[in-house]
Amino acid sequence: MRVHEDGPDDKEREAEEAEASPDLMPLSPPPTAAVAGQRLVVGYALTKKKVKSFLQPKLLSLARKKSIHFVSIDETRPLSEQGPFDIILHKLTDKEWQQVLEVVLEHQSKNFDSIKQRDYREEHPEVTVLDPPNAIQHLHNRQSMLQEVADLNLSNVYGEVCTPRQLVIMKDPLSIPSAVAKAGLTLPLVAKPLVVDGTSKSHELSLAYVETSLSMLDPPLVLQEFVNHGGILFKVYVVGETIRVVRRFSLPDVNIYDLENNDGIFRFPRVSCATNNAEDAEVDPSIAELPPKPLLEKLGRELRRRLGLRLFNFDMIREHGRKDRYYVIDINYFPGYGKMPGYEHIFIDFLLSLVQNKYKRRLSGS
Ligand SMILES: O=P(O)(O)O[C@@H]1[C@@H](OP(=O)(O)O)[C@H](OP(=O)(O)O)[C@H](O)[C@H](OP(=O)(O)O)[C@H]1OP(=O)(O)O
Ligand SMILES: Nc1ncnc2c1ncn2[C@@H]1O[C@H](COP(=O)(O)OP(=O)(O)O)[C@@H](O)[C@H]1O
Ligand SMILES: [Mg+2]
Ligand SMILES: [Mg+2]
Repeated sequence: MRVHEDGPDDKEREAEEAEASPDLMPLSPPPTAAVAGQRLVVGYALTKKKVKSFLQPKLLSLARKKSIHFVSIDETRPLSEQGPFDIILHKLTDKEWQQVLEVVLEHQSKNFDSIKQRDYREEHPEVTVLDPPNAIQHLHNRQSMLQEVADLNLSNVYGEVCTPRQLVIMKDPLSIPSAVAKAGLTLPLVAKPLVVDGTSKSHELSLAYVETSLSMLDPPLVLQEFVNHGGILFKVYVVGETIRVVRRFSLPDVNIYDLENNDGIFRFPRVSCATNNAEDAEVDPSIAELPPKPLLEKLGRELRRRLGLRLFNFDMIREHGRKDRYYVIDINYFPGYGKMPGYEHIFIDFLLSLVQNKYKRRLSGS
């Protein structure tokens, strides 16, 4: 896993592009679809918002140069009548679409035990589905999404990675104060809707300062201990084996004064949005310092393997005053890559590496 902290030098990348053009072929060409002797067709099933933020002109132009074609999938028509696709990129939550993909994956995992399946495989040779619907589903629940981080128990010379202590409340808001006391959670608590389903409502969070205010919350939700972190969070993007980290503004620390002077619930909409980039802001260096590369590499690699996902990001905070204690508080499938510096090159290289690996496997007969 490679961590990039700085954006790529565009001029340098353009020079590389020029080098890869047919008139001036370098001796060791970078991975291209041509290596596998085919053009690469990437079908996508994404929301309009995602198409706009992800399929930006620079990505499309770079893709064209590498013989990669992005084709919109019509989810209302059978997949077998479209494509064929080499890769399917998707982030749709409806059941019908998930079933379509499950059928594709099921056919791929089975032996050729019927003519129908063989025909299907011949029509759809080795389509790579990014990523399996059941693995994505795991991130739609704020309790299950952090389980792998907790199980990982990552602690080494570079630091310790934990999850905040949390409690799930399914119903009955009146029972929350006693449930919190019983679980021994310390206030303030962040209340997050249990299910993340792509709606803005699932990003409406609240901060509860005192126990009595807890019964004003609206289950089902996750109650998570608030961790002071100096108001900066680290967004760690994963694209296959590559990871990149950026800083974002976050919620400010809560102090004793806040705790004594707030008796209600403080509700806030989505915090982590495009407008709160903290890369250029003047921040205390001890707060702004990025987490150590080897720690991010280990965490990214382990999460990728354990979650069975190749396209995701996670939000990480460092406990204020503790140089080496980190908390993962959120994991998102196919996030806003358009906000990740240099995502175009990273993404195209990733798509090409998928084909190259497939090609190598085909050559070795495995
Ligand atoms: O809209 P964007 O580009 O800000 O991306 C959202 C993500 O923002 P980020 O890239 O982490 O800053 C956003 O991340 P956060 O949850 O805000 O940390 C989610 O991934 C969101 O998807 P969903 O609503 O949970 O399905 C993402 O929304 P979709 O684009 O997938 O609808
Ligand atoms: N346990 C926590 N401690 C401190 N701040 C938190 C905690 N959980 C969330 N936050 C703040 O709330 C924001 C949104 O929470 P998050 O879990 O990332 O939800 P979303 O999926 O809506 O982004 C975070 O980016 C961070 O600023
Ligand atoms: Mg988040
Ligand atoms: Mg999220």
